[in-house]
Amino acid sequence: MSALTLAGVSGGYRGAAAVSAIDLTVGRGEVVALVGLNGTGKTTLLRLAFGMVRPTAGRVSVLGTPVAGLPAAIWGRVGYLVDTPLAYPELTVRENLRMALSLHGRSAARLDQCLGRWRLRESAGRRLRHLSLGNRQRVGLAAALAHDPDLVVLDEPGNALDPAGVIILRDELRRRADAGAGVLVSSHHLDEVARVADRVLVMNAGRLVGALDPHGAELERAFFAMVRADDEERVR
Ligand SMILES: Nc1ncnc2c1ncn2[C@@H]1O[C@H](COP(=O)(O)OP(=O)(O)OP(=O)(O)O)[C@@H](O)[C@H]1O
Repeated sequence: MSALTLAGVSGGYRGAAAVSAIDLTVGRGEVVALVGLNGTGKTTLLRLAFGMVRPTAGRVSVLGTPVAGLPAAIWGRVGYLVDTPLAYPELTVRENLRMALSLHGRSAARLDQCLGRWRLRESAGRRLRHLSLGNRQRVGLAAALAHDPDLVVLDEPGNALDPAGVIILRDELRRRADAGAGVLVSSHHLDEVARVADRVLVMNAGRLVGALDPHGAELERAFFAMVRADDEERVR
């Protein structure tokens, strides 16, 4: 059973399809990265996966169950950060993480472990709104992953993180995948995704146009060649 499957999914905004005919499977135990230029539809694809934008065509299943009417028990096995983080500015870091755990039916016993993993112990008592952007992003990611989800979907998770945060993120994604979760992340940073992804999918003009070998040489060159070839194909 896959962690996430999109079959023939299209959708967008105000009747215009921002994303078309997406076939995508994220297996258990793998990290899949979605890369593409600004405005190519990465965020929209992730929104479509969870019904935040309603698909005009196609089917989505999450952990083997159709996403429409997904039972709470399955939602509880999903961790995502797309658009707004599951975090409140007026609460402290500790309170935010305790709430994220409790919303997913987990005890606060792992709160300390979570603060430690994300190196947030020193800021545990501070209100979120007083933290730097990068530390707020750490809290958002920690909240999304605190309950050890079986499906992880993150939009540009490396945004605003410092190099230490990027390393923690990478380790946490790998840890989830090694524990059998499926992980889907969008990113602009090819070198960053190459370090963590098992597969790199390229998006252009609202469609998936190919895959890159994350361990291949000249990833950047291969990426631009793929995008250019697709652009040329489309104007023909
Ligand atoms: N809320 C919205 N309402 C209308 N159009 C939108 C909305 N969000 C995105 N779009 C449009 O949909 C298209 C795809 O945008 P999307 O944000 O999915 O791209 P992206 O690949 O995530 O871009 P970026 O890398 O810049 O974050 C763009 O043309 C964008 O202008």
